[in-house]
Amino acid sequence: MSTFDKHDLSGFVGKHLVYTYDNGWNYEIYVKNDVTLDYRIHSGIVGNRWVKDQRAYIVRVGESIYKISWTEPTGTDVSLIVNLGDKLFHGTIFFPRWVINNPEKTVCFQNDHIPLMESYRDAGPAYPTEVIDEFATITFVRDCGANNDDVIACAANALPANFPQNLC
Ligand SMILES: C=Cc1ccc(O)c(OC)c1
Repeated sequence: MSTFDKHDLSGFVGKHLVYTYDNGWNYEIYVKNDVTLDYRIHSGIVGNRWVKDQRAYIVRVGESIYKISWTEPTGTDVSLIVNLGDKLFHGTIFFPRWVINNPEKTVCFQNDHIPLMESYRDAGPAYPTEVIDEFATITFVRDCGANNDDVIACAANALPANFPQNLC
């Protein structure tokens, strides 16, 4: 029996987070609503890729611990643990082989290229999958409310140099 309501995502929806994986990759996510996220990748093999309105499964698994899972039009699968209380984050990314071979094909504003991404996914190769399993440190958190389309609205390379300090 838990002391929290596992169906209550109100402590998570609207959160805007910036985090750095232990392998150095810098990512940003906005929890748009109970079933949707926007994200932007600052660095790593697919730096400058960005995505809006990704459908996801979002669940609460602790007082301030949430899990987000989804599958992308590229065939990449992702599952994230966001532990807000400890500012601790863990991500597992399952990359199809074609993304590892040609990561640059996915670097874009994906929403403008969904059928292309699906055609790459279907062409493969999918296997062997590359699993990236990394902890991350949350470096920035704020509340932006639900369904705010201004939070993630450009690529990382179009942000001001003082990002995210310019947001505080
Ligand atoms: C592949 C996408 C992807 C991978 C890891 C992440 O932390 C993420 O956050 C939005 C997205």
